[in-house]
Amino acid sequence: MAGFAGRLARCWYSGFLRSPLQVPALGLHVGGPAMQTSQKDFNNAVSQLKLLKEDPGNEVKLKLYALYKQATEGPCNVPKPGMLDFINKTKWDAWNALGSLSKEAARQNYVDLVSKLSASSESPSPEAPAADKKQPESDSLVVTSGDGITTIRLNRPTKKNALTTQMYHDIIAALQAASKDESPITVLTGSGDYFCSGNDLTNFTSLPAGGPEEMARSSAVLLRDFVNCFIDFPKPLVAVVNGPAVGISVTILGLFDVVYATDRATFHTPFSHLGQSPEGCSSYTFPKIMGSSKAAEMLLFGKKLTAQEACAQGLVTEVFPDSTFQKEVWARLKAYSKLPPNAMRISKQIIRDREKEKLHAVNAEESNVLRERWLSDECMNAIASFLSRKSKL
Ligand SMILES: CCCCC/C=C/C(=O)SCCNC(=O)CCNC(=O)[C@H](O)C(C)(C)COP(=O)(O)OP(=O)(O)OC[C@H]1O[C@@H](n2cnc3c(N)ncnc32)[C@H](O)[C@@H]1OP(=O)(O)O
Repeated sequence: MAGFAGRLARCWYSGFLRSPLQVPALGLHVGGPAMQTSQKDFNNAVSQLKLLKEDPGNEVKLKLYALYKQATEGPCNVPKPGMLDFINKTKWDAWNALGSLSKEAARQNYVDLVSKLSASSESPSPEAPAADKKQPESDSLVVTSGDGITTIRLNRPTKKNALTTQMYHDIIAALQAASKDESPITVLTGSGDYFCSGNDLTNFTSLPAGGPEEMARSSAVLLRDFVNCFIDFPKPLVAVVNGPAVGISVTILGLFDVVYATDRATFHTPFSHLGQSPEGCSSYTFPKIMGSSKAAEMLLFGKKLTAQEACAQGLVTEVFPDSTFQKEVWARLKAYSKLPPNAMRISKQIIRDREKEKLHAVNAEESNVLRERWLSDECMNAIASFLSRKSKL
């Protein structure tokens, strides 16, 4: 795993797994023979955890961390980390939530959990779709070309195609390449049941050396560069919305030429819930597309639209039944890709050029406002809450 995604994974692993795996289980007060057995089981479980074939996910790792601390040190006895220290605060919350659970009970729970994980990693669930298992996390973006269409596919189905920092960079590179390639049409779509769940909220957990301010500054630059690519994209750009869309994956739709959606799709911009503010030029495009009060209901109050509602309000071009979505949409796009490419480009240019300057100004302003928002208590609390699994949209 490379780049930011790699750093992030290391950050979570070092946060949640280093203690249970690498710190020797010292300091346990071993009493009678029954407790010695428990101590031995616990040590075995600590070793067994290293052999797991699959990452158990952050929620489980957090549980393991808390139980390990409780089993080895007893009830949480360290000061609560500051609000900006997301990872340590989340870990502290998990440990503290165990209250006065005895060390023995914590050891037992830890052993039970590891043994459950070991059993399930040996016999994979027969219901799990084979395709999910084949998809390595590092292939988070897949770009293919054929039949006159370049397709940029978000490919993190297990995370609902949430956008990592690396993916923003990869999408920018893919759009730049697609703007110069042979295909007359470019498509953005997703793998699995979601189109995209928006910004990966764990992007905010790996603080750079410059602290939260540097994190906010660099994220604002990345956001501006990312959205600029959609503003400037010179060819027909089509979104094939294969499922629910959240956050930035909804706002950028206002910059696409055509948006096709399955009837399973929903469109959700929960910026206020997250202590954030609109991006992707949506503060300008949404009121223009759907009128100011419908836009306000989405952007201020986070109203989630069905595909039909989004179509009625002009954000979506056409909705298809999920059962025939892929077949109908790709057949139509293949036919469109045979139209004269220069005529399509020039028509797009006439439409877009009138707006370009305005869109760039809006993008710059939205990115600056978000830079401030990301440092606000409202935003920090919302992200910490999602990361500690206290809230979901
Ligand atoms: C630098 C540019 C910044 C641009 C600014 C952009 C802003 C935005 O995009 S704001 C929107 C941010 N997105 C969210 O707040 C969505 C958060 N996710 C959810 O609320 C839910 O996951 C869901 C409603 C999208 C799906 O719920 P459900 O069907 O119950 O599935 P799970 O929650 O179990 O999700 C499976 C798996 O995926 C992880 N995940 C999903 N979305 C995100 C995300 N946005 N960020 C990080 N991780 C996400 C989720 O945590 C689960 O992971 P595991 O627990 O490890 O299995």
